[in-house]
Amino acid sequence: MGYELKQSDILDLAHTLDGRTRQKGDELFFQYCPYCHGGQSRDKNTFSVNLQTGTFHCFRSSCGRSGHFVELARDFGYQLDFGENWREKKFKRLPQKEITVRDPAVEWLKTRGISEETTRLYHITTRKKDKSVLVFPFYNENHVLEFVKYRNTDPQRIKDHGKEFCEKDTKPILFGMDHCQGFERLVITEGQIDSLTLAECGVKNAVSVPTGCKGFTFLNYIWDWITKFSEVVVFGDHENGRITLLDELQRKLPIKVKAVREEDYLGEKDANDIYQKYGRQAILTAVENAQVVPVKCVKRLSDVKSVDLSALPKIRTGLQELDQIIGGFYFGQVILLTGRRGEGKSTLLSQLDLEAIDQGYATLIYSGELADYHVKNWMDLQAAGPDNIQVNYDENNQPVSSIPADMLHKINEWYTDLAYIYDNNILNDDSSELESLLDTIEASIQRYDIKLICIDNLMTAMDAMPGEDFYQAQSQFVKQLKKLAVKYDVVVILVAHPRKTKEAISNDDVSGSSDITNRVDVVLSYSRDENNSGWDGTLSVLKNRLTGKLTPKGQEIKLLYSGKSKRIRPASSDKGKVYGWEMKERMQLMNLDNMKSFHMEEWEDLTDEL
Ligand SMILES: Nc1ncnc2c1ncn2[C@@H]1O[C@H](COP(=O)(O)OP(=O)(O)OP(=O)(O)O)[C@@H](O)[C@H]1O
Repeated sequence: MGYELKQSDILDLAHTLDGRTRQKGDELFFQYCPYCHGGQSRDKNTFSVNLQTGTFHCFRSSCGRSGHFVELARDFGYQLDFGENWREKKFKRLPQKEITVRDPAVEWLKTRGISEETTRLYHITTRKKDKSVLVFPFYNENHVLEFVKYRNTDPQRIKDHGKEFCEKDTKPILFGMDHCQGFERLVITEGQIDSLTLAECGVKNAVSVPTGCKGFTFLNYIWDWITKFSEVVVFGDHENGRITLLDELQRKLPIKVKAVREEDYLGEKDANDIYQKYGRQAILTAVENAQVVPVKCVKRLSDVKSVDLSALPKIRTGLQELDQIIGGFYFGQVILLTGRRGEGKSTLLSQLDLEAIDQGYATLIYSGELADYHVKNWMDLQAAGPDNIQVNYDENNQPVSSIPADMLHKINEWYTDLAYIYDNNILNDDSSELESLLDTIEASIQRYDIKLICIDNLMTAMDAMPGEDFYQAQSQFVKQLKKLAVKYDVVVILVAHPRKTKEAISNDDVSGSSDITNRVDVVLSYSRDENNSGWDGTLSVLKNRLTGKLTPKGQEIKLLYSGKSKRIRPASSDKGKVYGWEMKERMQLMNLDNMKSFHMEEWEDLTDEL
């Protein structure tokens, strides 16, 4: 196994060598070239490593060293993981003697709100010969000094040499490990001042990463220790709307990772800023409020709004017995309507569409078989009802239903903004039409506020479609319909044929992919019943996802069919349906009558007075 380039290795090596780096795009510039050290004139920023490709180059013409990061690592004794055990890497052994805490360190940290007590507890000091350089010793859980980080406090030095650098060839671990007790919660910050701030505030087990927000090799060296914790709270820097360290730690650690909530940063960048501006309680609250970073697409069940299922909005079917069993068509549901050829599925579908219109819902019909004027004619007849239909006889002496023009006009006006039809009479055997059908449905939902989509009948059209993945296409189509239904809170009724032509139909008899009935919420089966004198057709509920109630065998819903109006109504009720357009007309007439009687009374009163 070869070496796989890791940005964290480049950053780690840079810190080990010198620590003063600058990043421009993907190029990481070292302050001095590790090969030529900037030559006699100490040229700066002539050496860079590309963080994406790993190539390095010194731009000083007299040096001009170039190559790959792997070579750089080899030349400077930085061990890379080539597949062999990384634990074999050799680090510098640091002197394990007591550290003298120097006053300038105490004083400087006080300016950041860190008390002398905390500074001494964590053995923060300055360099012996240069008091402007702070020294942060990193001890492991066994109190062994393994890593040292330096921080320039003099502004000029920061400008010339950068802010932080590390002791060469030391093992990167977390700062503050030696103060951790137990393995309940570990709070990780990006900088030592931040973890000291947390310690100052009394937050237990507060640590900081060794080489900034991009170096994660330290995890290799403390893996067994860190994975013992039950949870990690990431209190990184809040930069550009993100919390540093979070993504990487979340990806790498196999334990629960929480993050400080954005709002608990109170508009500040890091823990020390929060502490200096808002005090101890703000820090404690931030840590306590830390939340598990939500897994995409998963939410708490308790966050889901409780709904009264009986009060959920739905479209009533107009068939009372059916509504009693399935509750009506709930928004978000896909209803499959099956039945043998020519039994009356389209007729029933048209009426269900009309019922939705009557309840004020906009509907879209897709008919793959019937011409648009047929769909319209059937729906108009159903809307008009038997009492408003004239029957004439054609040349074969067959009855032909027709609606008087003024009534037709009223019906048209009534459903103008509520009834839409897909403008395609014959479905081509071209799969792109399926896509366009879905797109058209979606656009119609958005533009016309469609709440019911009736698809009649896709299966027949798809039967004719060539291609091996025919079943998969059907299944995918139904899946997409269900997605649309849920996304837009609409109802879809899909007509499908059964495989059987005789005997009773069950869910498994719906032709096409077996997935279809799995994907839908309700399966209805309609069949004519011509041999029976009491009714003309029956409707069975074969699947009902919401409540599970079905029509028991032999207790199917009995329906009457009128050839004159194409209406289908319950055999149990003799009331004829009056749709909105006619209701409106009746109301107007009633109002007119009321008005007339009012005028009469008023007239009589007036005559009395006169
Ligand atoms: N009992 C009945 N119920 C419903 N429609 C009936 C009944 N008896 C006769 N019809 C009439 O039968 C004809 C065929 O019905 P429809 O087209 O609705 O059936 P379908 O099941 O959709 O047919 P296909 O399987 O070909 O799509 C229509 O003119 C319809 O009005």
